[in-house]
Amino acid sequence: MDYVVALPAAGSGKRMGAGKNKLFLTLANKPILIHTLEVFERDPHCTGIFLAVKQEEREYIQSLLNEYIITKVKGLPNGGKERQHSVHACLKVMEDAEIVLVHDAARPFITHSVIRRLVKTAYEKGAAVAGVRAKDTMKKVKNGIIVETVNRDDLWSIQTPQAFRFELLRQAEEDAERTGFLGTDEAMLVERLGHEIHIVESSYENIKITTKEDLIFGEAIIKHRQLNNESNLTNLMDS
Ligand SMILES: Nc1ccn([C@@H]2O[C@H](COP(=O)(O)OP(=O)(O)OP(=O)(O)O)[C@@H](O)[C@H]2O)c(=O)n1
Ligand SMILES: C[C@](O)(CO)[C@H](O)COP(=O)(O)O
Repeated sequence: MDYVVALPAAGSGKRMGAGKNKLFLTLANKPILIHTLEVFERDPHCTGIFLAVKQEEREYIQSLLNEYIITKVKGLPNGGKERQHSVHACLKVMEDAEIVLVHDAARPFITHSVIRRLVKTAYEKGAAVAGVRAKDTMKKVKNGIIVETVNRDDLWSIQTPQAFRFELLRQAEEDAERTGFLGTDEAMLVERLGHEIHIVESSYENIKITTKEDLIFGEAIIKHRQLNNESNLTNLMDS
């Protein structure tokens, strides 16, 4: 099942404090942005990538796309002040597609298997988001005092990708823009329309690179995956 993807990449990485867009930092000697782009470049079901960028970073990003031979980028619109505006900019330049995925460029460890399940669910039900079950004990706190322990069984940490029928997301985005509503993910915009959104269980490895420690986790995930690949190859050769 085919899809197009909107990748917001126009953030400033304030919490990373690197003094530049965190997506240009490297993991295993490759820019984070390229790790993410390669997932979609290598997925035969992805028919187009729409990347929201900062005007002043466009030239550098274009040079990275050439260097790493990323061929599926069909639009490089200017991003906006907030993440939601950057996603909206992608939708505006997007060709009609049945299914659109929105994915943070800052989540380089997403897998084809999770993408596949999201796209299938969005085809069948209209809207699906990646998430993982909350692992910690969750409490509601006001003014530094615990007011309630929340039942963890009902709580999920929501990630991207988030997959939608194109028309549904466009309607939700337009409604949010018209009313000045700002959400931290696309699901919030679709929830406002009263549409059901399905959860696809993802992986704890699908982290968003946000603060400095995430670079350590990121390097560890890459090493772990490399070791796994090597042992899978050894198993294949042994069998
Ligand atoms: N105006 C914005 C803000 C964010 N993003 C993108 O949205 C994703 C998730 O945002 P976040 O992790 O918050 O990135 P930053 O905004 O860069 O980080 P910070 O909030 O720490 O400044 C990132 O891929 C980021 O580049 C964007 O395209 N446009
Ligand atoms: C969309 C998102 O990745 C879901 O977890 C997240 O809300 C975006 O994070 P931000 O830091 O609020 O931009």
